Amino acid sequence: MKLDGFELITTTLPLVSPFRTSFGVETERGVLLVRAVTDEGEGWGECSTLLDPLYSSEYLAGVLDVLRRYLVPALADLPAVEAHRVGPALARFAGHRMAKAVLEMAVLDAELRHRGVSFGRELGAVHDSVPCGVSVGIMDSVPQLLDAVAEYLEQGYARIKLKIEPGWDVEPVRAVRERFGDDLLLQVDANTAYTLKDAGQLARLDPFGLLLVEQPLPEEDIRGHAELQRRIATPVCLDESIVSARAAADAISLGACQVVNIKPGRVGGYLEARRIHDVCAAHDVPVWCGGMLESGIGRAANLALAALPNFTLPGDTSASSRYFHQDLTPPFELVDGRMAVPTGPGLGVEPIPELLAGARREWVPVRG
Ligand SMILES: CSCC[C@@H](NC(=O)CCC(=O)O)C(=O)O
Ligand SMILES: [Mg+2]
Repeated sequence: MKLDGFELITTTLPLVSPFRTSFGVETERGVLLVRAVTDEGEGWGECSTLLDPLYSSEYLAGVLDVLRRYLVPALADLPAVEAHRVGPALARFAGHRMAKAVLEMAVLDAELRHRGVSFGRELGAVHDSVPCGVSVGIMDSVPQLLDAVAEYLEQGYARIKLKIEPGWDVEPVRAVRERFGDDLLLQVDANTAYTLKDAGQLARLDPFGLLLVEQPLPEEDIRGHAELQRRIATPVCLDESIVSARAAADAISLGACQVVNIKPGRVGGYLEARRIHDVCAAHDVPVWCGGMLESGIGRAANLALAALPNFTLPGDTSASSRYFHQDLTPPFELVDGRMAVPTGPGLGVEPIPELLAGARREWVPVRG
């Protein structure tokens, strides 16, 4: 099989409701799908990056630039269309993990479709379905939050994650706990909004039996997270900080986290995501699969990853309807709080062609 090039497909999906985090409000998802074209078939990838460099330093226009000028041409001499060769071929370029991840994902899908092997089978899935959690944004009021949580619980979600920031933390958590009881699986995500000076405020979350507090401090403050963990009872989970298996090993050995949120795009791809899973398992650190408002393409791959044995906490892979009026693939739907892991070759799903009719398409050959 020979790699001819990649089609970069960008489109926009409006969100069913604004999604507010400590770093901004998302009202639409700028989607970048990448179609790997080989002489014997194709494969699909979805890039995690947001439109703007707010969650991480990557952003959509920058990814398009680095793909067309550096990363795609660097695959010209790939000896075979095999995903494990993509990372090493791109290693000489610093950073740009989400851009690298989408190429590896598309090549992996092409390779697996050709071999007739599913993502789940290739990655080492041990479950046919996974429990689904849901991420709930910062709201205008506590009553509005409680209504949203009630609706998600009615839909069957197995776990609630609340976005928090200074000024919106203890009060919403207390209200949710009081309204829905102590058995609700509940966690929070600060997206780096606090500093170590806020340790006292974060310790006020301890009485509410949270599963974890996700990324309370800035991405690079590993020592700060270790000190914070010494001052609060709630387990610290890292997201933005964990950019590789090495970063996971360092954070765990420094006591900076007791749980890890794995996002394949953030770490450079599904193969590194599996390595992080393995490192965490070796340290008895549970992991769960995070989300980046993916379309069904990314959801399919994340469900496969979330079925690996050390993904013991519900992740953020929710139903398509959580974010989109219409997904780019047939919708992913919750059944009794769970979703099935796709079983077809590769991702097991493809975009619905007519839904990409208005998309911007750019062909980037591997050989100029
Ligand atoms: C636009 S916010 C994206 C990053 C955020 N993701 C979520 O909260 C889950 C989003 C999803 O359900 O896909 C996180 O920091 O974990
Ligand atoms: Mg997070």
